[in-house]
Amino acid sequence: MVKICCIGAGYVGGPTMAVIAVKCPAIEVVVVDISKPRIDAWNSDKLPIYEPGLDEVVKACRGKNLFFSTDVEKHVAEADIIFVSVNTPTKTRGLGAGKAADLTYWESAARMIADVSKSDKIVVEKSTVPVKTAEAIEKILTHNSKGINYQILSNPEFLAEGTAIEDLFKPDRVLIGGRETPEGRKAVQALKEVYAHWVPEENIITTNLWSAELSKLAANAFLAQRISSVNAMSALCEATGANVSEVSYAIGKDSRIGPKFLNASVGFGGSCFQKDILNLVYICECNGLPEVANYWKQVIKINDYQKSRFVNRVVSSMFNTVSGKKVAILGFAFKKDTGDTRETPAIDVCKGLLGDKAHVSIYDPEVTEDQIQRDLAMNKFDWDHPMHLQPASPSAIKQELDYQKIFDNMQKPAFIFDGRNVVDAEKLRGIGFIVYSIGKPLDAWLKDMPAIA
Ligand SMILES: NC(=O)c1ccc[n+]([C@@H]2O[C@H](COP(=O)([O-])OP(=O)(O)OC[C@H]3O[C@@H](n4cnc5c(N)ncnc54)[C@H](O)[C@@H]3O)[C@@H](O)[C@H]2O)c1
Ligand SMILES: O=c1ccn([C@@H]2O[C@H](COP(=O)(O)OP(=O)(O)O[C@H]3O[C@H](CO)[C@@H](O)[C@H](O)[C@H]3O)[C@@H](O)[C@H]2O)c(=O)[nH]1
Repeated sequence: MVKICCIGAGYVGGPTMAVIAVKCPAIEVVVVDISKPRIDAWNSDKLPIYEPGLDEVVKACRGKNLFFSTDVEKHVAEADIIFVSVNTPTKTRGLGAGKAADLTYWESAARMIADVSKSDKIVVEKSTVPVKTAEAIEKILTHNSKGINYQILSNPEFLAEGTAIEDLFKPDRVLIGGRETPEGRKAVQALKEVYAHWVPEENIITTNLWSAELSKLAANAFLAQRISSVNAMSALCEATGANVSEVSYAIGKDSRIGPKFLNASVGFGGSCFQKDILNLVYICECNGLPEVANYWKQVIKINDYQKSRFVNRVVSSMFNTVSGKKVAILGFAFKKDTGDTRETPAIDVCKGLLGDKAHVSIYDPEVTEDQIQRDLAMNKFDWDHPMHLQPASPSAIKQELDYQKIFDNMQKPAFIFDGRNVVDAEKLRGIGFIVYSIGKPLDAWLKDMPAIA
């Protein structure tokens, strides 16, 4: 029986391994983590993360061929294939602080593999890492190898949170990079066989190591760049009376552009886009490519601009001050169908409003109050280190909002600011609200307010 061990039981390690286990009953999969509360939660009825469909997949194979354990060394020693899916956050201090990926957790995992291994291993980079990381990992492993043969593969993960199970069941592609040697090709083939249990062969792409590592950063940079492009257009739409949804639809009909990832928003969030672009920028700078670095930096700049533009719009609409005003924030996670708050634009919006002394009440059915308090107290980039445990799986409370009742109870004029273009603006205007929708023609009230900073 092939044995797989995954180091890191997070948003990637947990769902990815659960899907491998459910699709490959003949493979034993053990997910290990240094965080005992996380492993306890994976072994309980209340999983540590919320993902539609995840409970069912875990229940179908946990205790059969899927296990969660804190006994990291034992399971690493026994495994044939080791996935490393630990955090690779942005460095908070030292060389490259605020940009470079912090490989502390990766390095300590690699050293531990070298310490405990007694048989040949395939080590798979599942975490998103800077291009050329495999070379560093190879050095750590081979310098401590005791005659053991290690093959390093890059197998970046492309799942999006909120649709992780769907994405894992039907990935657009699986990417495997390896050394172009006979041993390297054999290792690539072994991992390919795991995925071939459910992914059509033509969707499994194999490349050299560096192409695979770089493709992950490139994919996130391209996706985020689309959002920043449409968000930049949303500002121009508001200034001109164009409607960003109509513009997105019209340009997305061009098959060369395509319709996805063109929704204007208050800005992209999540643990990946900003971190990976900053990492890309740093790599470009280190390779003497300042023009390329500056090009990608702009994607983050527009995202920051969009978040502050939203806050400025709220404040300027309400007579240039929200001091003492009660503002309800509906939704705090970085997107729907997740409880993950890492880099959520809601943090910037709330901090912006709190900075102007607003009284902010925040509600998200998937996020605990405790988590929100911690997020608003935390420094930039501190959120993605293992000490910071993510919220427990929430009780999925569903609520229907009665906007008429809300309106009746509000001070007038009553405002709604929609950072996701999800409300029915016309209906709400019918009730009497002044509604701001990103990138849409402005209400007369908003037009008359001073230009946003
Ligand atoms: N979240 C996503 O949607 C997503 C998607 C694709 C790729 N990625 C990448 O995957 C990696 C993991 O992301 P995540 O969101 O799952 O992070 P996460 O914080 O949810 O999980 C990482 C886990 O690794 C554990 N860990 C850290 N060091 C360890 C060690 N030495 N030994 C054992 N366990 C250790 C932590 O305790 C934590 O539980 C990152 O590189 C990220 O960029 C994330
Ligand atoms: O048209 C869009 C699409 C997304 N977003 C926002 O962009 C952010 C990221 O969304 P999404 O990409 O769906 O979720 P992630 O879980 O961050 O997934 C991204 O990051 C992962 C981690 O690297 C990759 O694996 C995925 O392929 C990549 O989509 C969220 O705040 C969304 O609200 C928009 O504002 N407009």
